[in-house]
Amino acid sequence: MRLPRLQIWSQCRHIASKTDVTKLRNIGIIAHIDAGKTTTTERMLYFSGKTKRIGNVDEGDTVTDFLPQERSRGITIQSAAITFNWQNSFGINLIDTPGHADFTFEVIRSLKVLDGCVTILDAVAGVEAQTEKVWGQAKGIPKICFVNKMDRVGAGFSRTVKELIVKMNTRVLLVNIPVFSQPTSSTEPTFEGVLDVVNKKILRWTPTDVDHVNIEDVENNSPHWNELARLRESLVETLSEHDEDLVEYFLDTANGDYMAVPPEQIDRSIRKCSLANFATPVLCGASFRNIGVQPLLDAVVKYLPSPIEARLPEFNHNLPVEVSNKRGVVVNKNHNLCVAQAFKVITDPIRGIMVYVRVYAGVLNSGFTIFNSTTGAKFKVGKLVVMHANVAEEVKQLSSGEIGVLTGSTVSENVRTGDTIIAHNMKRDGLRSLNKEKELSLKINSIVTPPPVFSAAIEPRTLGNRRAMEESISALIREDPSLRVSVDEESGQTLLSGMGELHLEIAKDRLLNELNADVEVGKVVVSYNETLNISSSLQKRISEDGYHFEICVEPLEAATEARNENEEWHYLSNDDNYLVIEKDTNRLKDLDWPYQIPYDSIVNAMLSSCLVAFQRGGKKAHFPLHSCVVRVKSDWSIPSDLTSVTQILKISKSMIMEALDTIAETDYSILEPIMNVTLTVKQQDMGQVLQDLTGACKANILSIEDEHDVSSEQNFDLTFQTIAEEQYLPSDNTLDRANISSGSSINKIIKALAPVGEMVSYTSKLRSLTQGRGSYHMEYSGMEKVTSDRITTILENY
Ligand SMILES: Nc1nc2c(ncn2[C@@H]2O[C@H](COP(=O)(O)OP(=O)(O)OP(=O)(O)O)[C@@H](O)[C@H]2O)c(=O)[nH]1
Repeated sequence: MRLPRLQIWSQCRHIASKTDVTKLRNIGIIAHIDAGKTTTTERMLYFSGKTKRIGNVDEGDTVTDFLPQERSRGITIQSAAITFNWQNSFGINLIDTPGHADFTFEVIRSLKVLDGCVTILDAVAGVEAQTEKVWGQAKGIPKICFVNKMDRVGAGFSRTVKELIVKMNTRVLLVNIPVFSQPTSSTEPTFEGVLDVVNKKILRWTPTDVDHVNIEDVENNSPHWNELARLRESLVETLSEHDEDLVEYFLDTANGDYMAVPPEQIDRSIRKCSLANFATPVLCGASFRNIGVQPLLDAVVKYLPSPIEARLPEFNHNLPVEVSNKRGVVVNKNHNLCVAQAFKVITDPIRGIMVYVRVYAGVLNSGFTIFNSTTGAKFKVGKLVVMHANVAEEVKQLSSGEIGVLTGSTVSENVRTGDTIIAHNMKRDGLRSLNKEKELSLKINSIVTPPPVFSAAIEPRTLGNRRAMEESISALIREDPSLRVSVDEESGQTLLSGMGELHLEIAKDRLLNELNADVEVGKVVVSYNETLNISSSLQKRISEDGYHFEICVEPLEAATEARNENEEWHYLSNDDNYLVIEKDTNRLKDLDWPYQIPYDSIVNAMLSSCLVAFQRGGKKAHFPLHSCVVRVKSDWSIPSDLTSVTQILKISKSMIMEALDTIAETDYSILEPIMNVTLTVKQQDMGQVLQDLTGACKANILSIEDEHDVSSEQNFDLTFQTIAEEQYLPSDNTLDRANISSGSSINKIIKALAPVGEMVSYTSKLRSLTQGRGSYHMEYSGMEKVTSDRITTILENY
């Protein structure tokens, strides 16, 4: 049977489900690097009719990896959002996320606005380190798993599913399992399709015609009947643990016959279990061979939530939230209130700054005045577009649940990643009709950026180029807030910091080749920090205007231990610094605040002072301060005629600096980033690798395990070990072949903690230690004080 591709590109207009939010799916594709996310996305676009030809990662011509750096390196660097239709009635907004740990921030910000995820697993590698990480980050979001690369020798569907259960602590619902061709005396079995457990069918794809799928019913005389019966029994039993309706149907209508439960009933039940995060539907395929992608798309619309079934973001106010099929999400019972969040900013060479937003409630209209409740900026929005990777389609409005893009000159200075946007649904300039205290100050909790671990100095080639350099760096940071820039006050040197070597390498590439900045970029060095061992002495001040307050600076540890409910903690930056305000019990309630300067503005001024003072750095080597707290006490007797926030900023900044100066150099410590490293190496290379890790890399080895051995899984939950043992799984025949042909060359997984400074250029080191057979993955674990014997070496090399 030739499966129809649903529409062709030119007909494929913006979301099919304009009026029906229940037919909308906002999903992300997440996984470890190289699992096949982009390859799968490319097939989804083709089979949905969105594209006319299939692009390939290895040829650098996929739709979603459109940056030159992505195409040349064959990896995803930034999340790409694309909109397409499925089954003629469902609209899918899909975000293909990067797998490399250096781009974790891209994944985090995408997950903020997604309602469901497709997790791609490599059937040979199993559940890999970054998959575990992103799975954790996607906690609470319903997920489907796709066991990809079933065509590869060594693929193990059941082994991978078992790992999934134990490592992710989830029950599984096997929607389909792999089907192989019958081996002959001269041919090995090859992966050719799937056994659809729900619909009791076998689907076989035709290698020579990607659109052609052979579909046959599994009858009770079929060789697959017994297998299907066991799988159905297992599926219905798992579903029954959560779904009372299914139990009732199974006993009363199906008369206890697992094969008699109709597919619609099972689908409904899988959806229920998936939305409740009770279990994960699992499918398989080989995207590269175009196998299994259409059933995966069916599963996306059948088993993942619509925006009104998805979890809602956390708001700063506790307002009533209602959902309806017609209006989507309604906040504060106000049908005219639109609430959206910006989650990504890009600079397009033709369209300029583009801000991706997810509309949670109401309708966002082009040309309307909107309010950024995070920054207080009010501005008129330009055109709204929906993106099809790098192709834009203009739309008049974006409704509750939709993802789209704000364009126009006003957005560049007024919206950043993470900001909340408020608008009136109906009136072009209707902000004044919204409630000031509750609606206009409504904020969705922002996206926290992880700390940078590497930096590189950037210098303009000529002095006259400094301004252009600064503009290029701001453009880069606007797009990627996980990059940071700082200027050393003494030397005037500009430092660009990022999440890893690759992250900075890509930033440098973009700076030089995309933004044409005429700059020189220095070598990549570790982003060290400093912290305090003791608290500063107390600074007391009464300003010229009579504003009185006290300040001291403390190590975070001490402040956390002494924390009490009369303190207001404000998170300052990804360096784990805080501003703590001791609340005067007599302080007037916000609503009765009698002063001209609002309380929030005072706090913001103080936050800015803290940032500047902490960035100036410690006394050991001027590294920025980390894990520090500025504690403020005030009687809030502000002169009623005081209107200047700048005055407050100036005083608080000088007081924090003075407080820091009271601490002796010996009471500052240097902190270094420590990385969680996971290595996959062959048994024969393990000795050399371990020697290097514990010697040159100063690593602390946490565990050594056989790959795919889940029995020693560190965080294992006994319940899920038992579930994994009891789960019916078919035998892995390609795995058997792989074991026979490759003997006993089992991979070992080494987990270790290592200072990032010792892991610089580790990719090439590991390549030479293992003759290219090893791989590793590393992510930020935390900051640690540097031991005194290493301080001299660090300072010498810096
Ligand atoms: N044999 C086989 N190879 C595949 C399959 N799917 C993907 N690949 C290959 O795996 C490699 C990685 O594929 P990608 O689609 O770039 O993987 P990714 O997860 O998007 O990678 P990042 O975004 O960089 O993390 C490419 O060489 C693909 O051709 C498959 O089903 N079978």
